Amino acid sequence: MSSSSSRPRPFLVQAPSSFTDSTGDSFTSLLVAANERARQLEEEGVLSLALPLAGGDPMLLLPHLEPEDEALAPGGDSFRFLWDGAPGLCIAAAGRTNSLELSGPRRFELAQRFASACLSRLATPESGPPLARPRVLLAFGFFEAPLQPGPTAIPGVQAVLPRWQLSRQGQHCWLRLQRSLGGGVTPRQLAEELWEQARRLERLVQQDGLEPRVVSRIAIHRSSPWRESYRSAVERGLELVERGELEKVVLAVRQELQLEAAPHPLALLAPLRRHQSGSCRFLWQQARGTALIGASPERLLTVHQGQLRSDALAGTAPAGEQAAGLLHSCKDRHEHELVVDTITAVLARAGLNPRRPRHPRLARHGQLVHLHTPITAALGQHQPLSIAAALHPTPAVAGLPRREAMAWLRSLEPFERGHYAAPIGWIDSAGDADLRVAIRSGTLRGDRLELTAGAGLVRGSTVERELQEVALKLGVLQQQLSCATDHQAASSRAIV
Ligand SMILES: C=C(O[C@H]1C=CC=C(C(=O)O)[C@@H]1O)C(=O)O
Repeated sequence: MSSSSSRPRPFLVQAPSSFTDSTGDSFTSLLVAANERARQLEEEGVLSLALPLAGGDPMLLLPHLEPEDEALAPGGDSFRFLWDGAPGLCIAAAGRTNSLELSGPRRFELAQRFASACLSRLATPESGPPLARPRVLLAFGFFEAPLQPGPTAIPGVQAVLPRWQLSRQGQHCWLRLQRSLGGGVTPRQLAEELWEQARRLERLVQQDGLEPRVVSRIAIHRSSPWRESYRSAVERGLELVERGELEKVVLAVRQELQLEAAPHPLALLAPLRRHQSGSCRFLWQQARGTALIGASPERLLTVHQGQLRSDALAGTAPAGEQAAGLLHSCKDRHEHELVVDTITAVLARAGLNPRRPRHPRLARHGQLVHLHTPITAALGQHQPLSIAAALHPTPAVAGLPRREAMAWLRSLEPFERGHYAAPIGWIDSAGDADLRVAIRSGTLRGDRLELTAGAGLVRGSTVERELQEVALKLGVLQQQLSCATDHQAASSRAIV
């Protein structure tokens, strides 16, 4: 594609063949392309238009994609998504054009079908730069269905084709709008809406009117006790391991924090970009006031140009001198190898040819260090979500044998896992995908924050060490989310 200017051209599903850079001509081209594409669509199809933006940070622009007052208006949509892999890909999305929500054993297959159907009707995979491709956003539940139905129950899967998608990688930034045509919505309206939004966001960026959300320490008024109930669950889990009933089980704990005020979820996420730079930060918000947030160090799978990568991550130590000891700890190496072997076996059973380095490396994520082995394979003809279905949950978050371990989780953990340790991510129109494991995460419900963390038990684990590991993980989460107990908050204010 040749261009007289270094600014990327606006593109639709098929970019117009001639294009100049002046503002008027750009809009005209957008409109021509919108009309052309609309003619090819079925009557009530979804039109997907995209434009390059001069710049902008998706994390800062997310609240401006669909201003909150509009989201709350009748017919408004409060869906919000953030995927912050900076310095890699960042995506902000708002509103739903198509969505799917279901539970049951076929959830991965049906989510794949939904994504393929939505995306194939929008665009040919070759069109536009990869960064700008339309994506279906996905959040799974840990279990295929919640135990108790109810308004806060997390279904087996939620999949969303968003109305607005803003994506950025390096210096390149694209804004996409997708809406159903018909019912009075015309291609011209869409082109105008996208054009105006792009100019509005650019003005916001240029006027420097975007501030990172202020992150002052948020005091914790109360935190729920967890140690005693976790101790007895771990004792029970270790008995199962010692008896040989389970080879591994990853038991989690949930801590509920009552905060001094209801923070904005982005205010909690912003510091994680600094503290957890090697992770992928995420937000999944279905309704105002409730949001899943986290910084995942663990990739269930990434598919990029037909190459698949999955991360085995298990074995934990605090950053510092102890960390190197992980490589020599038989218990941690065993705990880790079970994950590597299982992922490798699952991929091989699916007919792939997985490769892995012989020895794990150390991966530092904030104050925690883990044993890490990347596993890669060519994806072949497989669909990303069929492989995800086979991989989830790995023994890094459930246990072995998988089915028995999962049954024990339901009886030993006195809470619903919901999104904790489940896949979250996206799939795009070319079949690239990224699904992270939603650990190092929490759910914000107004002024209550529920944190969940777990640790793997294998033969050789001790109750005290597992309690310490989980306390460390919870403490790091609190610290990174800028939460402090009243006592800590008072002293940090005094220092300021
Ligand atoms: C299940 C969690 O971590 C997993 C990932 C890395 C290390 C782990 C461990 O050492 O137990 C866990 O397998 C969690 O943090 O909630």
